[in-house]
Amino acid sequence: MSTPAPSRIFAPGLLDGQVALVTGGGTGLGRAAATELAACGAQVVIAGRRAEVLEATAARIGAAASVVCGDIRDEDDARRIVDTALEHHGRLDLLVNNAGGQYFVPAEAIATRGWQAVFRLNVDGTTRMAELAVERAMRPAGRGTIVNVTLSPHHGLAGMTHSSAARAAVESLTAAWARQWAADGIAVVAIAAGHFQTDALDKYPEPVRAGVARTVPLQRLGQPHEHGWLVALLASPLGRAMSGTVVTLDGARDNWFGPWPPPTLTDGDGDVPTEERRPAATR
Ligand SMILES: CCC/C=C/C(=O)SCCNC(=O)CCNC(=O)[C@H](O)C(C)(C)COP(=O)([O-])OP(=O)([O-])OC[C@H]1O[C@@H](n2cnc3c(N)ncnc32)[C@H](O)[C@@H]1OP(=O)([O-])[O-]
Ligand SMILES: NC(=O)C1=CN([C@@H]2O[C@H](COP(=O)(O)OP(=O)(O)OC[C@H]3O[C@@H](n4cnc5c(N)ncnc54)[C@H](OP(=O)(O)O)[C@@H]3O)[C@@H](O)[C@H]2O)C=CC1
Repeated sequence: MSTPAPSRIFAPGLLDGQVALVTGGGTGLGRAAATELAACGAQVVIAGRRAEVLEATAARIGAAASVVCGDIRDEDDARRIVDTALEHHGRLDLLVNNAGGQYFVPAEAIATRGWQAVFRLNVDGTTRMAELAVERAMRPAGRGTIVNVTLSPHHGLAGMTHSSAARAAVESLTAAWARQWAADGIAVVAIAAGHFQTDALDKYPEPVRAGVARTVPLQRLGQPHEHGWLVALLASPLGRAMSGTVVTLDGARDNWFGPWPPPTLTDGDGDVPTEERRPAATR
């Protein structure tokens, strides 16, 4: 098995000796996070439901990676995932709660079972993994960092309303856990990811895929390795100082309502009107 190529941006050995568990680490953003963590010197355990996907990613990363199969929605599986990481390495410094997702649907068409499915994965699964990591590994060791992956924009992502609501819950939990577990030496942060170029986008309807990059002021999708860099930064000592915060990584997508000037504001020449000044005597 090979050793991972060193990080392109972080000091060699930044995370030497650390052990990270990345849920959903076999694909997309999770794979990029696991790859960068390994490049910074960490041992990484990647978890998910599909063995073949995990094995392929572990083979790409090299000797620093190991796999554990399981479903974070299942209590026994979740416990086994955390325990396998502990048994293998004797410690757990970082949990990346990356496994998550939703299906694209207008808000008014979300069935109760669909709403529950999205919450069961994103809120319940994330909570279960965080609590197990704290109880079984981080609190006994008196240290640890948890990174929760959530979703930007924050003003309600049309077509993913159930997921926007679920990720808002996770961001609120992030702040609460950061306070609750600070005395145990545990930091909790969230990354609100914007729109990233991963294979997961293939499942969305064609008009969504075709238009998604144009909804980002940067006019391009995020690259998975950029997300990996942020995860590694938050795993570094700086991440501890950021406990309780949500870092948005979205090319300015958050709170962006379209290009300037909006067509409804311009006159026939495309100019934006300027407010009249008050008369000099009243200034
Ligand atoms: C655009 C850029 C932004 C990208 C952001 C990303 O996150 S990219 C990353 C993206 N990556 C991911 O999203 C990966 C993870 N995502 C998943 O595993 C699934 O999307 C999940 C979260 C729904 C969980 O699945 P599960 O196995 O628990 O669910 P299940 O199959 O058993 O269904 C339960 C109920 O949900 C409903 N329903 C479900 N699908 C549809 C649909 N297409 N249509 C309509 N409804 C649907 C339905 O009500 C169903 O009940 P029914 O009708 O059977 O009585
Ligand atoms: N790509 C993007 O633009 C954005 C992504 N995100 C979020 O980032 C995260 C990663 O996204 P991305 O890599 O693009 O998408 P993927 O669909 O590739 O990632 C989801 C990962 O989670 C795993 N997973 C799903 N359900 C479970 C489960 N019940 N138990 C264990 N593992 C599970 C999947 O593996 P398996 O199916 O084998 O279990 C997969 O590896 C997700 O939370 C996503 O919602 C947020 C904003 C934007």
